[in-house]
Amino acid sequence: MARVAMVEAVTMALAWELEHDNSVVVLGEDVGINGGVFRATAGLAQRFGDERVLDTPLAETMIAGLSVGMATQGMKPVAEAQFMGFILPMVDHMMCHAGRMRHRTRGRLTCPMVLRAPYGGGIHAPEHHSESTEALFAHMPGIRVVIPSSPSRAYGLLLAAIRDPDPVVFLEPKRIYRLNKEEVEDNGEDLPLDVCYVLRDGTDLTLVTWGAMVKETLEAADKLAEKGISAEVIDVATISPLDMDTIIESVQKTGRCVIVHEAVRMCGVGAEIAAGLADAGLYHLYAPVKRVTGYDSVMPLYKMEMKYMPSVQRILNAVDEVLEVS
Ligand SMILES: Cc1ncc(C[n+]2csc(CCOP(=O)(O)OP(=O)(O)O)c2C)c(N)n1
Repeated sequence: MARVAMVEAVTMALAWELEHDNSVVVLGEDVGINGGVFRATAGLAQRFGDERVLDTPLAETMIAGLSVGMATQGMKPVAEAQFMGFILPMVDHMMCHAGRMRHRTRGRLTCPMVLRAPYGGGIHAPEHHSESTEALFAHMPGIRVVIPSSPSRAYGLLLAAIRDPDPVVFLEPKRIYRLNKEEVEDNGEDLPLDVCYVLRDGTDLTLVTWGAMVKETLEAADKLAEKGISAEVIDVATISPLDMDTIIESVQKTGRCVIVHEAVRMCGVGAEIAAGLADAGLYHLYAPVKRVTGYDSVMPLYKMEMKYMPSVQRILNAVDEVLEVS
């Protein structure tokens, strides 16, 4: 078993699947010889050759279109967008073709492609390199949106995403690409999609989050534990389709909920979770659901970046508000 960082776990999963499934190809800008902008594909072209690991021109629309074409014809492309800010030209192919291929052809064709992109802030990159626009893809029927929060989950969820017969947008929180290492067994075992992961059991309130924000949320839970407050922590992991059952079950127990995400608040996935709780969990709530999110502004340049991102203190402030109500 190797101790690896999250970005290395991504490479391990890609290598495993390239090795064991001949229909898998990796493609994107500089993913070949160069090994990718964050080195997530390092060594793959050298090991599997340039017919399995393809360097493309700088043309995101083409990368997505090519992937849809390959996926409908029996291959399993894993495409990379260098940063999520450059994913927008791919949206047309994802929404108008990838997401509806199964429906359009009455199940005759599926679109087993994965679109990977590093996303989120906190690495002092310019604005459109730092955004969290996962809600855009969550709004598109027929597409899974998966976000890992640790090396082991990146390995298992990426394997599951590649094996899934439908398109998956796999968003990698780049702030935690190399934050810490974890033992990950390179055994090809995938993890279930479409389920939330309960990271910590608790009884006083539920903290719901995903991606890089799992770090701040667990730190907030530690601080609460020091004061004798027991927080259940849920990592959503698959943003769409959303496993509301796990979240509702937790809130039925705790009666209080704070949702933490890095994306802007307006129409964020937090709003969908809060609406789901209002719909099916309202009678179990002792206090209004609070959201701790990025602000409804363009992602600021790096000087102000950490003011935009939800901090442990902002999470604790929201927790105080939901605990105040008796
Ligand atoms: C639409 C878009 N996709 C990806 C990037 C990320 N990116 C920045 S520089 C670069 C390489 C550009 O290579 P080239 O056109 O050969 O110019 P060079 O800087 O090597 O002279 C890439 C892919 C970008 N800026 N815009």
